[in-house]
Amino acid sequence: MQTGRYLLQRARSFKYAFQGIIAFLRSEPHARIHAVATMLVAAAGVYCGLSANQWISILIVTGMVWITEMLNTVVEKIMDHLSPEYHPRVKWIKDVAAGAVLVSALVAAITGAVIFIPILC
Ligand SMILES: Nc1ncnc2c1ncn2[C@@H]1O[C@H](COP(=O)(O)OP(=O)(O)OP(=O)(O)O)[C@@H](O)[C@H]1O
Repeated sequence: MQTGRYLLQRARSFKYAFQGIIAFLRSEPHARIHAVATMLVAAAGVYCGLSANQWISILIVTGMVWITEMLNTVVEKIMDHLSPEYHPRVKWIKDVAAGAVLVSALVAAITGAVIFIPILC
């Protein structure tokens, strides 16, 4: 009985997490751009016949970009809710969160270049 309730609760948590991903994709134009970019990179990876290690690298950096973008969006929404007026501390928080996205995007771009440029050139 306890196990059944535990599994039901876990299934609900998965459902809420999937609802979160759908909400992110629906409400954020950035998310749709990431989705298109992810599909293009996956198609290029299949076309170029990447090795397992190359796929793992692409998966890790792609996941990093998605995760930082989602958390940055969450930070923005929290701050807009808690403090809609201009505040230097809010600027610091939002800028640092945006910086995390930039770091992950740069790492992803460099990784993509290291993998794809030798294959395509
Ligand atoms: N309440 C605020 N107080 C101080 N600075 C703010 C505030 N809101 C936004 N900013 C500044 O504006 C920048 C952009 O914030 P915003 O929330 O519009 O993010 P965005 O990335 O442009 O959002 P979106 O995802 O809607 O494109 C922040 O990085 C910060 O420098």
